[in-house]
Amino acid sequence: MISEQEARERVLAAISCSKEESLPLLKSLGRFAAADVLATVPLPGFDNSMMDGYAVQSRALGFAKVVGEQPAGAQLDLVCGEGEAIRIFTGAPLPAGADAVVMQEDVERTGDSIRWQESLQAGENVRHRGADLCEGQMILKVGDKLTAGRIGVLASQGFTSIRVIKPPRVAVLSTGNELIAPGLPLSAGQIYNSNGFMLQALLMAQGIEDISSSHCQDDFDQTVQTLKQLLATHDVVLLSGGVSVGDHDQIKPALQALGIKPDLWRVNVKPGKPFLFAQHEGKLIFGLPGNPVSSYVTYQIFVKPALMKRMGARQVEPTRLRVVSAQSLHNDGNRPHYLRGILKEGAFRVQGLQESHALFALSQADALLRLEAGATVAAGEPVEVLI
Ligand SMILES: Nc1nc2c(c(=O)[nH]1)N[C@H]1C(S)=C(S)[C@@H](COP(=O)(O)OP(=O)(O)OC[C@H]3O[C@@H](n4cnc5c(N)ncnc54)[C@H](O)[C@@H]3O)O[C@H]1N2
Ligand code: MOO
Repeated sequence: MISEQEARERVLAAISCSKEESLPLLKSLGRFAAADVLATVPLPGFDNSMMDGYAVQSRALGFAKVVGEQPAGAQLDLVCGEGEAIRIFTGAPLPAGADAVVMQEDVERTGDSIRWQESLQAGENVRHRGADLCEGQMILKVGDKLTAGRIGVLASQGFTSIRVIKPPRVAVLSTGNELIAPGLPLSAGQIYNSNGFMLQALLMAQGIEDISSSHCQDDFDQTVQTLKQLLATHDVVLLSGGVSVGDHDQIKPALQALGIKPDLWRVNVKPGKPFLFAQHEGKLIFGLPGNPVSSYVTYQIFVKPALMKRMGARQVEPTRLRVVSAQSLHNDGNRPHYLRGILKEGAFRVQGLQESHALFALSQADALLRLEAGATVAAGEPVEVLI
C-alpha cells in the first residue's frame, strides 16, 4: 500500500490544465484565470471627493465663498481660488485649486458664505487618482479564482469578458446491485444511491457544471460497456463502489478488459483504503470506495486537488486551520485516520459514529482531523484540520 502523500503526488503529477475559453464576466464566477490581467484604468480614476460638502483650499481660515457646484458624473473644469469654495458631492471630480473637502455637516452656510470650525489637512476627504490601483498593475494572476471582488475589479477596468480555464466534463458512475434511485420504493436489501448525489454535489460545489450521473449493476459486461461509453464522452470518470476485493467488485476487472492499468490502487489511509486512480487516452479515472464516508474523504484528499489543478487553480491544496482538540483522541489503527468533527470556537470535537458507512455523522461535520496511526492527542493540544 502506498502512502497518502505519495498517492496525492502521483495523482497531481498526472494532471494537466484543461483548455481555455473566453467567458462573459458573470459567467466566470468560480472559474480560474487563464492569463494575467493588467489594470488599464487607475482606481480612483481621478482625484475626487469622499464626502458631500465643499471643496476648498486647506489653508483657508475657516470661511469661504461658494462660487460653483460640481456634481458627480461630469468634469465641469471649475477652479477653486483663494477664499473660494465649490459645492461638491461624493465621487465628483475635485476642482483645480482645491485640495480638501469639508463635509457639509461641519459647515454653517449663510447665502453664498460658508464657515467651519476645525482646521483642514491637505488631502482631507479627497480620494486620489491611483491610490488603490495604478495603470499596469497586475489585477489577476494565472490561476486566481474569479471571486465577486475580482469580477468587480475587472468590470472597473471596462472588461466584459475574461479568459478562464474550462472545467472538465465529469461522469459519476455508481456501481452496485443494492442501489436504487431516490424516489423509487425500497425493497428489502436495497439502499438508495446516496453517493451519486453526494459526489455530484461535491463537483458542483467545486464549480464543475457539466456532470452526468449513471448507475450500473455489479455485472462485468455492463461495467465494461458503461465505462467505455463514459470514457468516450467525458474527461473524468468518478466511480463509486466496486473497487475493493469482493467477488462482485467489477471495477478492476472491467478496467483490465479495456486495457487500462491503474496507476495506483490501495492507499494507506482511513477511510479510503481501496482508492484507485487510472488514466486512459488523456481521460482520468478515480475509483472511490463505496462506503459513503470513504467516497467523501477520498474526494476531498485526492479528487478535489486533482480537479482544482485541472481547472487551472494555483492553490490546489485544501485550506488547513490550526485549532485545538476539544477532547483527547487516540488512533489505535494502523492507518492515518481522518476523523469527522465540528469546529466550534477554535476547537475540534469528533462528531457521531466514526465508521466509513456513517453518512449521517459525516453530514453533521464541518472539518476533518488527520490522526496518524498510533497517535494520541490530549485535550487542548494544537491540531491542524481541513475545512
Ligand atoms: N475483504 C475485504 N473487504 C473489504 C476491504 C478489504 O480490504 N478486504 N476493504 C473495505 C473497505 S476499507 C472499504 S472502503 C470497502 C470499499 O468497497 P468497494 O469500493 O468495493 O464498495 P462496495 O463493496 O461496492 O460498497 C461498500 C459499501 O458502500 C455501500 N455503497 C456503495 N455504493 C453506494 C452508493 N452509491 N450510495 C450509498 N452507499 C453505497 C455499499 O452498499 C456497501 O455497504 O470495502 C471493504 N471491504
Ligand atoms: O477504507 Mo474503508 O474506507 O476503511 O472503510
